[in-house]
Order: sequence, then C-alpha cells, then structure tokens
Amino acid sequence: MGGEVIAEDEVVVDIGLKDLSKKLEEFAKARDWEKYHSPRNLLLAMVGEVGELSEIFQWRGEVDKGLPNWEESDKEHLGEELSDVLLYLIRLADMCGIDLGQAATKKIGKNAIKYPPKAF
Ligand SMILES: Nc1ccn([C@H]2C[C@H](O)[C@@H](COP(=O)(O)OP(=O)(O)OP(=O)(O)O)O2)c(=O)n1
Repeated sequence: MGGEVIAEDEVVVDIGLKDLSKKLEEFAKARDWEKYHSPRNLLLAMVGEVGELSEIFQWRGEVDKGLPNWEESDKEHLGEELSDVLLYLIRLADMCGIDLGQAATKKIGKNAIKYPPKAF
C-alpha cells in the first residue's frame, strides 16, 4: 500500500530500466494487480500492445525517419503505444526474474561477435 508516485507530466531525464521497473511494481501493488501480472498474462498483454502499435503504421505505406509528415497527435499516440510495449516487456522480464538491462547488454556483446563490423 502507498508509496506510489505517479504524475502524468513528470519530467524525467534519462530514466533507467530499474526505475521504470520500480514504478511498475508500485503501480501494480497500489491496485492489488500483482495477481494478474503472471508471465503469460504479461506476454499476451504485450503482444496486444504490439498489435496496437502496428495499427498506427497500418496502411500508411513507407514512413520517413523522424516522421516529418505526421500530426503531433499521431506522434503522441505512437509514444504511448511504444511505452505500453516497453512497460509490459519490463514487467514480464521482472516477473521471470530476468535482469533486462544485464541481459540486453550481454546480447549486444554477443551480436557484435556474431556480426563483426569489418565483415559488412
Ligand atoms: N492489468 C494491467 C492493465 C494495464 N496496465 C498498464 C500497462 C500498460 O502501460 C497500460 C495498458 O492499459 P490498457 O489496457 O488500458 O491499454 P491502452 O492504454 O492501450 O488503452 P486502449 O486499449 O483503450 O487503447 O496500463 C498494467 O500494468 N496492468
């Protein structure tokens, strides 16, 4: 109970995975939603959000980097759907006991060995 600090317009600079993870834990605790946050439920929720993210790009054809011709409201919507995917991913990793920052860093190292720069 308590401890939840959530502000929609909170200005954050360079927030890390661990801080986001803590916020998500507080969010779930404050609503007694921990019982719903099983790995399978979180995976399905994340895939649903990937679908919502895909809908934003659906039928638009190729999109230029930086989205120069998009309405601000569409960009804001995109940010929300990207966030939903990220937040469920972070929570899923937590509920599986995976340190996502560590795992991702290790994976980048592995990718670099598999695909050495000079070979491409
Ligand atoms: N059991 C839940 C339900 C929601 N959330 C959080 C994580 C997501 O960031 C966001 C998802 O909320 P919605 O299911 O309301 O999905 P949308 O925000 O995409 O709304 P809509 O589907 O109406 O567009 O809320 C959560 O942590 N646990």
